[in-house]
Amino acid sequence: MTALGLMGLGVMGANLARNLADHGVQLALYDPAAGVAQHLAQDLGSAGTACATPEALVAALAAPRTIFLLVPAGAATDAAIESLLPHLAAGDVIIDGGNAFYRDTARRQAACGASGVHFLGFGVSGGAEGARHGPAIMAGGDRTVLERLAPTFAAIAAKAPDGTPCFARVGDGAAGHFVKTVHNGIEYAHMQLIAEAWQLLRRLLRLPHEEVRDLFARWARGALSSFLMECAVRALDTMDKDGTPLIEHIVDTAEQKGTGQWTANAALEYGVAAPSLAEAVHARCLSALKDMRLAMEASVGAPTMAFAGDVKALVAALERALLSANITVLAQGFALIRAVDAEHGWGVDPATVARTWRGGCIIRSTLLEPIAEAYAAAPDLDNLLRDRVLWRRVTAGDAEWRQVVVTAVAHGVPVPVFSASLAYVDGLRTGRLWADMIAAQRDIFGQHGFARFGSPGRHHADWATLDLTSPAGGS
Ligand SMILES: NC(=O)C1=CN([C@@H]2O[C@H](COP(=O)(O)OP(=O)(O)OC[C@H]3O[C@@H](n4cnc5c(N)ncnc54)[C@H](OP(=O)(O)O)[C@@H]3O)[C@@H](O)[C@H]2O)C=CC1
Ligand SMILES: O=C(CO)[C@H](O)[C@H](O)COP(=O)(O)O
Repeated sequence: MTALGLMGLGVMGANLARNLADHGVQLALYDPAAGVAQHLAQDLGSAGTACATPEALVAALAAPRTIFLLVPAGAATDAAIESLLPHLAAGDVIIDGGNAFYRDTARRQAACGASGVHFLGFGVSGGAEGARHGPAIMAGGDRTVLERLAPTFAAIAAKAPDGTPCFARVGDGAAGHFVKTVHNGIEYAHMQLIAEAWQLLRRLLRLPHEEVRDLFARWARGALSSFLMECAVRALDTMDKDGTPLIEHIVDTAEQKGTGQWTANAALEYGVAAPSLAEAVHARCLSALKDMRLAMEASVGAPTMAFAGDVKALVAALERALLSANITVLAQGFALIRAVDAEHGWGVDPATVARTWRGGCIIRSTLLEPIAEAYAAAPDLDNLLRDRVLWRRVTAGDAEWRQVVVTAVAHGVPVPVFSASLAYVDGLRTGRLWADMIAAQRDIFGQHGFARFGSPGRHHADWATLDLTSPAGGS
């Protein structure tokens, strides 16, 4: 196996180092914090060598060198690259394993390329546990370089249920980091759906904690089986020191580091409808307004939340609705990947992405297998909801999904991702939407023109005038 330099030995770097060492990779280690590299090297025994400076890290490796960065995205990544570049030679490789913004990756590829240094962007998912025992890795960049490195990374990656490593070159250029960004956008929406279900079960239906815990555990073993569902069960299983559920002590504000927002920004920039992914970001922003929410509730009151309907029926509906909404979120994520890939020409194969997400990553679930099959059978599929198998699974819970959204809205419980996802599906399956009225208004106030059935080209109308001061309010 190739010897590797690891730079940035925090949560991800240290755990990946242990994983790599387990697979026989000799490591040179560097971290700016005093003692961190030495401490880890001691733990790794003969597999790790601590280096005091970036220059020493480079010197510890044989050419062509490969250095894997696990540092915070943004300025820290630029600083790490700048500290390495003067010591590297043509043919060396820098891999950025952080959650980088894909345009930064493209810029860094160009800058490193000027010195003949290859720069690869790896989307790494799985958190601390994944890094230690098997992450999913979405690699982007030069095919030849990646072919050389693939055995090492395939060895440390998670294995899908069929034993395939969850490591793949997903495309050229910045494809790896873009695919990871969308992975995180999907992660936000799937997490939000679970949180909305939790809110309905616990705070609308007022089910006891243990009952919700058992329900989530049952869901986690069935069609909703996913890593995030398992996380939710773990969250409900954990008690505080006083024996009460820890979740009841956690402040209801969700932080975010930016990848969800990048996903929503990309959807807006490229004109891709991804309302569930955007709403999940908005939901976190709204959650952060804790003081304002408390003040508003104190002054105007929270919506009434008493539920007098059939609890059992709503619980069953929620399970079906979660499955339908989860698939819809994935459909939006894949549509976004396809659209942005088409612009950049990275050559992303959606089936490969789906296969890579089957294990190790945060959004791994049993849904990825049928998605991979759908794209393998029809690589040009323009939307996953057009696959018959997936469409049947989405619409099997159609009535239940509506019941969940209607009930939530009627009781004043916000379910932004359940409702945005349903509106997306309803919009997609409606041949004639409301946009005729938008087109008319645009032409009236801005002479922007409109398309007309049966008559090609742009049209303008001699719109009616209006006198709202007249009793009839007409023209
Ligand atoms: N944590 C997670 O679950 C996941 C994180 N990621 C991504 O992986 C990357 C690393 O994350 P994580 O391990 O959690 O972050 P941590 O903050 O735990 O670790 C980052 C490490 O990088 C070091 N560092 C900072 N600047 C430099 C530099 N110029 N040169 C070398 N090392 C430097 C830091 O040192 P110091 O503390 O002294 O500044 C720190 O030890 C991030 O981009 C993150 O978004 C991806 C998937 C999952
Ligand atoms: O990349 C990840 C998982 O895939 C990281 O855990 C990331 O930090 C999650 O995003 P955020 O902090 O914004 O919730």
